[in-house]
Amino acid sequence: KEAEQQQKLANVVILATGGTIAGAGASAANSATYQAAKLGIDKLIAGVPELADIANVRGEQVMQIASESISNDDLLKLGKRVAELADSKDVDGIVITHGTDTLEETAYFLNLVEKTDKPIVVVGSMRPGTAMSADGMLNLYNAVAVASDKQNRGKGVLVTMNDEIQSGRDVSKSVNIKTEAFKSAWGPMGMVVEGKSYWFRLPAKRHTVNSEFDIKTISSLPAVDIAYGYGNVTDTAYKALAQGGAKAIIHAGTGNGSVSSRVVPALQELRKNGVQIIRSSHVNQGGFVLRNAEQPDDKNDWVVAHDLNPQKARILAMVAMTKTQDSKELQRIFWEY
Ligand SMILES: NC(=O)CC[C@H](N)C(=O)O
Repeated sequence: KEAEQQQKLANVVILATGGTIAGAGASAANSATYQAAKLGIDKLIAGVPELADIANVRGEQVMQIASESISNDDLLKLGKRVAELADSKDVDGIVITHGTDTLEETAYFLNLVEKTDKPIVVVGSMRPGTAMSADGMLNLYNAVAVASDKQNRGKGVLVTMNDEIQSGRDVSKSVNIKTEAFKSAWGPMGMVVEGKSYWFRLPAKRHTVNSEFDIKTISSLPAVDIAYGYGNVTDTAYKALAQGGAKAIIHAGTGNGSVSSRVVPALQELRKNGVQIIRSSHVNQGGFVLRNAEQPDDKNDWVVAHDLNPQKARILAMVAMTKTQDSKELQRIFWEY
C-alpha cells in the first residue's frame, strides 16, 4: 500500500541554501534575535513530517549561508543544479529554501534562466523554527505542495510565503520582522491553503521556457552595482563603482528614477566610457520609470528599468549582459522581462 502511494506522489527535491528557515534562536521568545543558516536540510524535512503525505521529498544542501552573503558564483551554482534536476525525468518539482533578504533576487534570476516548465518554488521564513509561531513549517509545506502539483507548471518561478503564491519576478521583501514580509506591486498571483493552489492571475512577462537566457550557457556574470539617490548626493559612489570594474551601474533613483544635477555629468561621462547606466526607482513599491521622463535617456544613451526595483534591475542587467553590450538591446530586454 505504502509503495503504491509513493508511486502516485510527485517527486520534489528541496535545495537548501540557509536563511532564517534554517535558523535557530536561544529561546522560543527569540523571534528576531537568532542565527540564520544553522539547521541542515535533513532536520528541516524531519521537522515537517506532513511533507511525506503530499510528495516524495528528498533534500540537498547546496550551501548554508545567510542570503545577504550570496554571491554571483553562488547564484550560478544553484541555477545549474536546478537545471540538472529539472532535466531529470524523476523530478517533478523543485523547492529552494532561502534567506529572505535576497530571496527576491534569486527567484528572479532563476525565473530568467531556467528552461523548464516544472514548478520551481523559492521559500523562506521570517522567524526561526525555534521561535513561537514560527512560519517556516507552513511555508515549506506550502512550497512543496505547490511544487508537486502539475497544474502549477509553466507559471514561472514562484515564491510561497504567508499563504500567498507570488511571482518570483514581482515579489519583494517589503517589510522585515513581520511574517507578511513579501509583497508585489501587482499583487499575489494566487493562494495556497491546506496544500491546495488557487490561482487568480498569471505573469505577463517572459520567463523560463520563453526566456532567451539559459543557465547552461552562462559561466560567469558581469559586475553590476547599485548606487543610491538622495538629497545632497555626490557622484563619488558612482565613480568608485566604475573604477571597481562595474560594467553597468543601477541608479537607485528618487521618485521617477530622477538623477541629481550633481550626478548627471558623471553618469554621462561613465556612459561615454562604456559603462551602462540604468535608471530605476527606490520608492518602496510600484516604481515605474519611463524613458525620457525626468532625464533625456535617448540623448544620454541610458536605459530605464521600468518597474524593476534596483536589486532586480541588477539581476536582469547581469543576465542580459552575458548576451549583449548594446544599450538598445538592453532596453528591449528591460521591457520584455
Ligand atoms: N528572514 C531571513 O531569512 C533573514 C535572515 C538572513 N538575513 C538571510 O537573509 O538569510
